[in-house]
Amino acid sequence: MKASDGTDEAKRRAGESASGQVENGMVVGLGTGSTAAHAIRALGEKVAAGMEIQGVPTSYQSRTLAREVGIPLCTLEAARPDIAIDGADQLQLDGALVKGGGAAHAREKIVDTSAPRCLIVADDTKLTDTLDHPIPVEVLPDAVPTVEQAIHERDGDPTVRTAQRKDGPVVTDNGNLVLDCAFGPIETPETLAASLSAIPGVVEHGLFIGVATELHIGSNDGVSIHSV
Ligand SMILES: O=C(CO)[C@H](O)[C@H](O)COP(=O)(O)O
Repeated sequence: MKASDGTDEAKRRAGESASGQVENGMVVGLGTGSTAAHAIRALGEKVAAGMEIQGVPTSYQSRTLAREVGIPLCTLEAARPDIAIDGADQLQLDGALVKGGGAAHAREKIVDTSAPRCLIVADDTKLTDTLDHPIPVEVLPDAVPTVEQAIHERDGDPTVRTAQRKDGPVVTDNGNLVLDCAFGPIETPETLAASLSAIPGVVEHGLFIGVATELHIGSNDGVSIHSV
C-alpha cells in the first residue's frame, strides 16, 4: 500500500473500517481526535439507519460530536462497553501506543481498558518500529514541579503543553495540566509505563500497553487490519 501522508481520507478509511465492527445492541467507547471522529460519524449514520447502540464518550469533544450525530450516550456506571474505538498519535504493530495528543488520554485509558475489544484507528504515517513520540503526562497542577523533576530523573525532557487560543497551559477535561515528555526512542515501553505511573501527582500517561486488540490502519488506497 502507498503511504498516505496522513491525509484525512486515510483517517476516514480507518475510522469507517472500525465502525463496521459495531453490531446492534452494543455499547461503544467513543475515542477522541480526528480519526476517531470519523468512526463516530459513521456510527451516527448507522443509528440514523435504525441501529441501536449506546456510546460512552472519552472527552468533551467526543460527547459533543456523538450528540450532534444522534448517538445515545451512557456512562460507565450504566454499562460497560462491548467495544471501544480510539485513535493514536504513534503505534507499533504489537499494539503499543502513544496517545494524548488531544489531552484526553486519562478518560480514554479508562474507557478503552473497560472494553474487551479496543480498536485503534490511525493513518499509516503513525506506524513505527520503535515509539519515540513525546509521552503526554496528565498531572495535578500542584504536582507539576515535582513531576518535572521525576521525569528528568528518568532521562526525560518535560514541557508544559500550552494552549493555542488562550494564554497559558492546556487544562484537561479533568482540570489538570499536561507535560509532554520526550524520552527519545523507547526500547521497553512497558517499563517506562510502569515507571511513569509510579510518580506521585501523575493522573495518567499516554503510553497504552496491552490495551489495543485490533489496529485499523488507513492508507491512500485501503485499510489494513492487524490483530494484536
Ligand atoms: O489520543 C488522542 C486524544 O487524546 C487522539 O486519539 C490522538 O491524539 C490521535 O488524534 P488524531 O486522530 O486527531 O490524529
